[in-house]
Amino acid sequence: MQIMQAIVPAAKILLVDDQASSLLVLRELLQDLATLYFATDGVQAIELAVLHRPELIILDIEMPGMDGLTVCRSLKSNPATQDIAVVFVTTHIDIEHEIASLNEGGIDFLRKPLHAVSSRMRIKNLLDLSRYSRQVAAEREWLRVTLDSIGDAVIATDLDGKISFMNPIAERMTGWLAREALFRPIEEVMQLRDAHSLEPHWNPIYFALKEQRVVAMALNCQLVSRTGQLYQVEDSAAPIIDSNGHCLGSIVVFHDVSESMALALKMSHLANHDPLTNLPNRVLLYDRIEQAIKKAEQLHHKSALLLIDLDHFKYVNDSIGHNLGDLLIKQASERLSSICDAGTTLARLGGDEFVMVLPELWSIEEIALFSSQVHSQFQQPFTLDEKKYQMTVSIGVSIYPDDAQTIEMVMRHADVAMFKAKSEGRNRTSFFSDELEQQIIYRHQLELLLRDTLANRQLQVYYQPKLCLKTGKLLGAEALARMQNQQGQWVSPLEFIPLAEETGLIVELGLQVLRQACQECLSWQQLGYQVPVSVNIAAAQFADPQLVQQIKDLLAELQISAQLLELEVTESALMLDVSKTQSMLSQLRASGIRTSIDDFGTGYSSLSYLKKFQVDVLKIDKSFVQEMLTDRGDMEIVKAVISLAQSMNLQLIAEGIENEAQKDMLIKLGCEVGQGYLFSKPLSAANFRTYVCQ
Ligand SMILES: Nc1nc2c(ncn2[C@@H]2O[C@H](COP(=O)(O)O[C@H]3[C@@H](O)[C@H](n4cnc5c(=O)[nH]c(N)nc54)O[C@@H]3COP(=O)(O)O)[C@@H](O)[C@H]2O)c(=O)[nH]1
Repeated sequence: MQIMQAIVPAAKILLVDDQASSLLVLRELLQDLATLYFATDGVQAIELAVLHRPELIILDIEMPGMDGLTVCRSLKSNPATQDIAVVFVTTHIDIEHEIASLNEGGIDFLRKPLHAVSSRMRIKNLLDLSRYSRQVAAEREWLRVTLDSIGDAVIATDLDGKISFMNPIAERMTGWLAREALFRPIEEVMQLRDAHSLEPHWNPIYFALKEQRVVAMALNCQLVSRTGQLYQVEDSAAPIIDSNGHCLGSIVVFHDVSESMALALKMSHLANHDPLTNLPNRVLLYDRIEQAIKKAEQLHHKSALLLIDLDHFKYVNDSIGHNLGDLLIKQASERLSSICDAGTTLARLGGDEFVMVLPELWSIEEIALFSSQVHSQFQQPFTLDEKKYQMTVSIGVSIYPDDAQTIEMVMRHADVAMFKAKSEGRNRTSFFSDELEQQIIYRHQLELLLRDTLANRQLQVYYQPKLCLKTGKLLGAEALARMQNQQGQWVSPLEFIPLAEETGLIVELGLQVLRQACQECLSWQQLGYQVPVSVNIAAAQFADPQLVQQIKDLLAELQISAQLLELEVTESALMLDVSKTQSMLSQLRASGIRTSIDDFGTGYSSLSYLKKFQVDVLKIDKSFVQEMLTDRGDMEIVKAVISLAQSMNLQLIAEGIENEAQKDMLIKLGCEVGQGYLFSKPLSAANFRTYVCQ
């Protein structure tokens, strides 16, 4: 490295002599070497010395008033002038005089009469010497200021590692003043340790000195200051090699990276964690699964992945609002965390999906036990805004290496198993199998078909007649959605309706059925028949506050009487948010639209709720009707529903009547309206029009 030359100004010499002739001689000798100043007595000499700070003063000893020795003493006692080199001029030649003048701080002396050549040469040499030492001093100062100005801490040592220099930042970080630290071993002043193990660390200068090369400090190094303060530091040490290749010592440069490390840690935490629950996110989860797989591979055991999904969270979230929904997710995450030990990873994938990775498993029973602990965490209701919400979870389990060999497969197969748990009624745990994977592929294709069908308005609506059981008179029709695949084959509503509910497509599907059914009802009216149409309304549609207005708008647009529309709602849909449903039902009722409870008997069937909801019709579920002649229990349920409807003054419809015996029994028990294959299967719009006109 080339150090910039420090700039040294032109030399100045002060000539002091009471004899003008001596001053003239000196001027002749020296005027081309420096800028000259002249004084003829001691007082003036001191004043000019202070004013001009010459490099050299040529001072006559024998002067009237203040002699040269006194002037020199005075100059040496003043810090402003003490560094000025003084050369005495004297007529004396004895050694005592010489010693006395050198004692006062003079660096040389010239004898009068002055010998021109030797005096000039001596003064020139002294000037060069002074210029050189000023140059060295200026360079030292420049180096000191430069090292002090460096934003990093700098410590230099000798060959034994003893401190020879410290800049102010090194002083601040170590807690040692440079003058206290001087000559102390570096490890005493710069105490380093490993941030994780807290074990002392070798100072890198020793490696730099030993190996004669630049050495970087190990990562995770901490500096412990004299007062115990900790700094995360990054540094490097280098030997100091002179131009002859000799090592003079070493230098270590270091800086505090605590803040940037903390920031980096925070950034890495944010990148790897879910902000709502602070649980690992998908990125970190994949890393943990990878580790679990590796470990299982090495130790020949199994690892399990549990995909946990809150049941019906979407409905709850839509009806309570996203803030409370978030709170619910947080509470759920806390309950799940409470059963995880240090080895178990609990992550949130987003929405209402959590994943648990159990890295060390020896038997399937362990998973069963663990999953039942998960379910039991949801036995107690969640309290949100002082209301209680009962939640359940569905769990899909995939096991490495039994079910899957890669991270993606483990995840995908847990998803398949979770889907199975959902489709089997939720609130349960399912394990993966190949057959399940085929189901999931089919489900995916079905979802695409359903989306296309809705987007292209290709959904069809069939109508099943509702009749008076005694007279056979047509009293109404139930609208039922129908969908065909690309090959023109019918897809059962038992497949696509649950899928529509899970994906949220049921809202659009429901609206399309409602519009088609009302348009068809209008066409029957135009043919001269007033046939009420009933339409199934799914739970998700009830969660939409716009529903009532949308229905009213549709009736107004088509100019259909509200009495011609009936809405069929299942018990479970009514129960999702009781007070909201209650208010929607009363608004619908107030506008003349009739409502019925579909599949009655299969759900809560609570008398108090029936009173609250104020519906018009109860539909006895076909499962009871179909078995009532062979199953005493089903017969009792049918009887109970009929007497409940009668006592509450509700209309009754029995569904799924397939034979005369069932019809006769229903009439005998007091149920007068019904539908079923005995009378007619659901008919296309065109066929139903023909049916109406018969
Ligand atoms: N939210 C909506 N749900 C709908 C809509 N369209 C249908 N669905 C629901 O899908 C489930 C299956 O419906 P589907 O296959 O249409 O079956 C209906 C009838 O075909 C069937 N039925 C009628 N009579 C008989 C019979 O004598 N025997 C027999 N085995 N089945 C019969 O019952 C279904 C009608 O059920 P329900 O609605 O409970 O009255 C079904 O749950 C539909 O509700 C839609 O547009 N929206």
